[in-house]
Amino acid sequence: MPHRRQATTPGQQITRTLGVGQLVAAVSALVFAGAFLLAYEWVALRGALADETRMQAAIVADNVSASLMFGDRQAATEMLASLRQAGHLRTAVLYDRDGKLFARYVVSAHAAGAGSGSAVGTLAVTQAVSYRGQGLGRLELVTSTDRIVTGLLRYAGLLALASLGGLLVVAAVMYRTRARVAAAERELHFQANTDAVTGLPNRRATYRWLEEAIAEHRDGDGQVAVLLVDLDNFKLVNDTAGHAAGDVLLQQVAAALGGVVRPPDLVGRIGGDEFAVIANVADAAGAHAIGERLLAALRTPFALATGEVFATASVGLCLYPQDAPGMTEVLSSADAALYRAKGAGRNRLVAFVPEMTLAAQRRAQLEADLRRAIEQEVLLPYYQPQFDCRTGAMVGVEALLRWPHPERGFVSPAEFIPVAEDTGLIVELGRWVLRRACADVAAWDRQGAPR
Ligand SMILES: Nc1nc2c(ncn2[C@@H]2O[C@H](COP(=O)(O)OP(=O)(O)OP(=O)(O)O)[C@@H](O)[C@H]2O)c(=O)[nH]1
Repeated sequence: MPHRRQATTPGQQITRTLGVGQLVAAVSALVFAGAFLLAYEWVALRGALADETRMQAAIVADNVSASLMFGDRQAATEMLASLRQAGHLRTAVLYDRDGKLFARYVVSAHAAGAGSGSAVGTLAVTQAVSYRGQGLGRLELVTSTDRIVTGLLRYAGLLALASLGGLLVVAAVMYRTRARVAAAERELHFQANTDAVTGLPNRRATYRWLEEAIAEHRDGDGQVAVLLVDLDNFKLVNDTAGHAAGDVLLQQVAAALGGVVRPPDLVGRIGGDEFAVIANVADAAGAHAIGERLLAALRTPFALATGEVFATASVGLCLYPQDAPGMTEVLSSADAALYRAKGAGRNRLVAFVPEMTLAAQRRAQLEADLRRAIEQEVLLPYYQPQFDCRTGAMVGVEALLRWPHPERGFVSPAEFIPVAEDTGLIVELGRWVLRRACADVAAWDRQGAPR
């Protein structure tokens, strides 16, 4: 399906934007959940380490109270050294009641400088040392949180890996889903814009193309030529060779017309046996040349299963902006020219001239009035008796339809019957006349009229 500007359909663009949005939302949700989990773990593990260190400090404080009381630094240092079993301990420092350093045990040089209070990477716990309620000093334990940090980093790494894996799976599923949705959309777009019989752009796509061509020519040079091509007596092909053969003919006509124009000019099927050609031309002469080429392309016979057929066409031409100021006008004017081509005997090209507008308006008015007249039953049957020449007896009557128009007086059947035929109103009209004639005959019968 040709299209002037968009490479993708609006639906495809929305799907793509939605896909990117969903992926960003999923990544954000994962990052947020991961950060929350890590923060929660950090607080919980650090709290557990603080509790454990406080317990160890309480035990050691009990054990070193005697050493502190008797000034035995050696024993106190050994007691503190027993804390080496606690893998996370950095330093243990014992102060006497005056706050002077009494004994100290350092596990690693790295943590030796850590003082009281907690910093990132360490955690400090202070425990009073007393004997029977009498304060002897205080014990300060500094433990490392490195192990927690290492654990959390490993946890974060695993979390990131799992999230990445999950995201890849989600992205793959989304990609496949999007590809399927995009394919379905393309198919829908194709079906919505393509004529199923000929594969040409349908009426909707053709009109959109025309709209865009007009928009592009609004301020530019040149003209947009609209040529409405309507096959002549196509109904006959359907009626004689069958509907399927009619379809084949439509396909062959579509190919023949397509051979006349080149992109960006377009051929579309806008109705049963009606095609539209939209072409960029320099002037009216260029448009006429295309019209003549279209007629010439249909001059060769088309091969159907039932034999060869000729398919002439009538062509109505209108130019934008030369003949009409907008899309609606250019279409109705081309239609008026086509109508004139049909009326003038078919198999010809007729270009729009302004007088046709008036005629088309008159015809449209006549059609509207005729519809109303049928609805309101204002048409009158006139009965013309028929006599047997030999006997002079009346043998029947001929029903003739007359239309007394409220403003125009009697409208000639020569004027309104073709309109009724073209619009299909003739069927309704025929039924009404038959009903009315039967009713009148029955009434005459009841009144004793001769048979
Ligand atoms: N085979 C086929 N026939 C179609 C299709 N669509 C519409 N038609 C027929 O096309 C015919 C169009 O008839 P008209 O254009 O009114 O009449 P026409 O016989 O071409 O007469 P003029 O246009 O006045 O020359 C009708 O009989 C429709 O039933 C289609 O897709 N396939």
